[in-house]
Amino acid sequence: MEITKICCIGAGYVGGPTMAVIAQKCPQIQVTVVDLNTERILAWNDKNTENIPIYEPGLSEIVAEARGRNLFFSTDVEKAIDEAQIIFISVNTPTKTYGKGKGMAADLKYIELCARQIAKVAKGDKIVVEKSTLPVRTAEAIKSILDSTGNGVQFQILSNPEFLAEGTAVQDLLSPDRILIGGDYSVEGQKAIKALVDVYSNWVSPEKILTTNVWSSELSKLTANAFLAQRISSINAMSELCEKTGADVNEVARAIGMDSRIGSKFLKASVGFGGSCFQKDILNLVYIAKSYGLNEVADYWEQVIIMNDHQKRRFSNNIVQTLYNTVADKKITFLGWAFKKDTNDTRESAAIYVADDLINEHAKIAVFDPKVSRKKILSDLDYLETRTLEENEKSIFTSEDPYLSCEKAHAIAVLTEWDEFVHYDWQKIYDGMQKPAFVFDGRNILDKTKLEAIGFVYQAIGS
Ligand SMILES: NC(=O)C1=CN([C@@H]2O[C@H](COP(=O)(O)OP(=O)(O)OC[C@H]3O[C@@H](n4cnc5c(N)ncnc54)[C@H](O)[C@@H]3O)[C@@H](O)[C@H]2O)C=CC1
Ligand SMILES: O=C(O)[C@H]1O[C@H](OP(=O)(O)OP(=O)(O)OC[C@H]2O[C@@H](n3ccc(=O)[nH]c3=O)[C@H](O)[C@@H]2O)[C@H](O)[C@@H](O)[C@@H]1O
Repeated sequence: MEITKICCIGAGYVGGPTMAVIAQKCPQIQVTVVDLNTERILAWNDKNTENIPIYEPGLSEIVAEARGRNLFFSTDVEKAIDEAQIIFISVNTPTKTYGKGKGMAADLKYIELCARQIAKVAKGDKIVVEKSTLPVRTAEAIKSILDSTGNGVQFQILSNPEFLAEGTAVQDLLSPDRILIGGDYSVEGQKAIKALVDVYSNWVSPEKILTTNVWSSELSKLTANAFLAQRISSINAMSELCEKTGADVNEVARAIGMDSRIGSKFLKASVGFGGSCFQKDILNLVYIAKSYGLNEVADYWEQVIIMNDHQKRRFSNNIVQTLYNTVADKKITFLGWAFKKDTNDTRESAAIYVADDLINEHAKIAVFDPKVSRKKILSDLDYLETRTLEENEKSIFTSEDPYLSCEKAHAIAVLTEWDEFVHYDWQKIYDGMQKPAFVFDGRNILDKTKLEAIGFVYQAIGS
């Protein structure tokens, strides 16, 4: 089957970049990305591609090249579904905030809505691709909804999870470690798998395209995120032990990372992992394990989250303790609010939780992040519902100028590893601060020797 039209439901951090790269690499395919969020679609269509709603290095150039040629952003969901041969579902699958499985299970209401809309609109056979991260066996539910239309349309459901990381999304999409496609073993299923393999083959080499059954594919995505997050919690657990024993976690990470069986990536101790997915996907895994009565499996993975929460809290407690057990009315400057560098995404960022703890202690928080707005910072804090928006507004100060943000601060806390922080004029920052001037480096990016020579009291994670 020759694919000429693709549609993607959900123009978010995954749908937008993924489809932009498919459109760039497959000029013969028309790619339409649709979303209910009019504001988001307007931003994707902004004349100036620097204003697209998602900041990712290299993305605006790709959008500039393909948009209007074979890449389109629209709110007309039905038309796009009707025309497409392949429909990617790339909507959000957050943790449930109500009812059964509250705080653990994935909320599949957006997925179900998509399935129902496809069922309603489709007049011809379609391949429906799960791009969102989903609990194992969700494809079964989607298939059941689609097959109940009774209008004779044939649907094939594929699982094609996305492994891109934010901040490196374009690079990850252009040269992925692997593309995973799960499908049915039937003849029709195999045909559908081949159609999707052919799309990726436009730029990904065949040995990197892995095909499996649907359930393996769905579960592999949750497993990959669980393993990655588990490495961070493991090294963070060691960071606390390092602080007590005089060992240095960076040295320990280097030493173990040189063992080729362990590998050196994802061993960077930090204030704790954030991002929209690690916590949500592990909670989902824990919920699935519990629902099968596998309590030891559930407890094992839950510990990754418990350790991460501990690491965030430990960081804020340490700031309070070091500042003579009180931060009331003290100015603490946060360098960074995003959950990692090179993204404007702040979902589940450690900064939110550390700020919340410190505001509880009546601290005044000045935040500088090169890509995050005051509005976003306040809405992140507001989401926690710890206090009113007005109270948060009185505790959060923002400025476009990092030096101004640091002026008269009692302490600086590095929450995101933006490269520019390393290159600041730290002497100038020191001169403008209250003394003693403290730096709490939650990302271990600054030069301890240099900062101590200037006069800072410098504390890193795990040393
Ligand atoms: N953010 C990331 O780096 C990664 C995310 N994922 C997974 O991809 C999925 C999407 O994540 P993000 O792109 O980050 O979410 P997002 O929240 O940025 O985007 C989802 C979009 O879907 C839209 N939407 C929801 N229901 C809709 C409907 N019925 N019709 C049309 N549009 C609808 C929303 O308005 C939103 O713009 C999630 O399952 C996530 O776990 C997977 C890999 C990486
Ligand atoms: O499913 C998803 O959403 C994605 O989740 C992660 O990607 P992402 O969350 O964008 O970013 P990561 O680079 O994994 O970082 C996650 C968090 O862990 C932290 N981290 C990462 C690595 C490390 O060594 N130490 C550490 O503290 C980061 O600062 C960040 O807060 C995975 O890396 C992707 O493969 C996956 O597709």
